[in-house]
Parts: sequence; C-alpha cells; structure tokens
Amino acid sequence: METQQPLPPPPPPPPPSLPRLAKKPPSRFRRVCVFCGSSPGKKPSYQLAAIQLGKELVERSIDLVYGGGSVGLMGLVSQAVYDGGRHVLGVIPKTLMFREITGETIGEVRPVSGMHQRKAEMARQADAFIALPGGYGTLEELLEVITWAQLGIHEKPVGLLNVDGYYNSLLCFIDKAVDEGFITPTARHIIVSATSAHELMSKLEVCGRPLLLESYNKVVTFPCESGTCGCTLLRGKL
Ligand SMILES: C/C(=C\CNc1ncnc2c1ncn2[C@@H]1O[C@H](COP(=O)(O)O)[C@@H](O)[C@H]1O)CO
Repeated sequence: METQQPLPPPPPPPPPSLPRLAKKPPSRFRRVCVFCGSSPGKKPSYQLAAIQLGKELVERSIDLVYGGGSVGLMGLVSQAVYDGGRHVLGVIPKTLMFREITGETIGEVRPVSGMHQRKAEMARQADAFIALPGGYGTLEELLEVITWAQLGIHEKPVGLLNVDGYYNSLLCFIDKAVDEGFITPTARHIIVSATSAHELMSKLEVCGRPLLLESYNKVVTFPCESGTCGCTLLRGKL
C-alpha cells in the first residue's frame, strides 16, 4: 500500500506592501526666507520648531535663505534644510563674517556690505518670509517685510510661527494698534500666523492669491483664495 506524501508547505505570504508616503503637492515657493533668533531660546520647543520648519521646507522641496551662520535657531533651521538636501543661502554682512560671531555657515555664503544690503538681498531671493521666535534682530526683519507689504513694495506672504504662544503679546499689541487706528484691519491680515510649521506652510501655500479680478487699472485689495487664513494680498495694479 502506497504511503501518502505530506503536502509541501504553502509558499510564504508576500511581504506586506509598505505604506506609501504621502507626497506633498509641489509648492508655489522656490525659496523661503527665515528670520529667527541668533540664540536658541530657553524652551526646547523653540529649537524643535526650528528643526521642524527646516524639515517641512525639505518635504515641500523649498530652499532656504537666512541671515547665515550657525548660532541659535538660525543654525538649527539651516542644518535641517541642508541635511535634507535642499539649497541653503546665508546672506552675511562682511563685518559679521567671523566664526566667533556667527559660527560657520553651511551651504552657500553671500557676503554683503551691510545690514541693509543683507535684508534687501534676503527679500529679493525669497518668495515668502517666515519668522520663528527671536529677539530684536528677528523683530526688526519681520516688521520691515510687513511694512514693505503694506506699502506694496512686495506681495510675498509673511508667516509668523507662534511657537508656544511666544508671539501672543506681539499679536495683541498689533490688534491694539488696529483698535487705536494706527494699523488698518486689512494690513493686520498681512501676518499669517500658526502654531506649527506644517499648519503655517499650508496656510502660506494658499494665501494671497487673487480670487476675482474685479477692477481694472486701479489699486485693489485681493481677497485670499483660501478664505481660511484671514490673509489678503494687499494691493495690486490691474
Ligand atoms: C551678536 C550676536 C550674534 C550675532 N550673530 C548673528 N549672525 C547672523 N545673523 C544675525 C546675528 N545676529 C542677528 N542676526 C540677524 O538678525 C536675526 C537674529 O537676531 P536676534 O536678535 O537674535 O533675533 C537673524 O534673522 C539674522 O538675520 C549674539 O547675540
């Protein structure tokens, strides 16, 4: 009598397919300018936010322009962008180009003759601006690009990364200036703020795009396409 051969073991199941990484849609920005502290700040959340912003730019294939150097939050955001394989452009006044002052800059270094030239060059190179927590230097840079937007000198979005409520008091002050008649409600909306890098970039991607071109040959205010970030593209000539 024939003995039955045992059946061969079934083939192993195919390996589970890896979850597909959600690819971000292409950004409208080629390069973003980041203003931030030359100090790291006391809370780890500030440092984490700088790294997260750098990674968010990388995920969206956006390059960085900043004030150069490796000190404080400036060093963290630039390193994260550089490590992610994106281009980093540091614009440094020649007088600050000492390692003891700014640390070493990674990526491309563009020396300029002074602080004013630096801000102009950073603004020229960028398609949008973002401020992380910082001190006088950051505030000055942020307020200047807001003022330039108000005057119609540029139409590039301005984002404020309000990490852990760091900028709450500044936003309150600006609201007071609106209440007191020194800033128009429209100009208030130049600032697009969010508490995380992801949320801020998502808002900036859609803000300031004209919905309807209602006027011809006059200065108009464009409503924002998203309708959610509260931003308006202030002035444009049709
Ligand atoms: C004087 C100190 C550090 C100087 N190092 C800097 N290196 C590069 N860029 C700088 C530096 N200091 C200021 N900046 C610019 O202003 C922003 C940061 O200023 P903050 O006052 O620290 O907010 C930054 O975006 C740079 O463009 C020792 O403190």
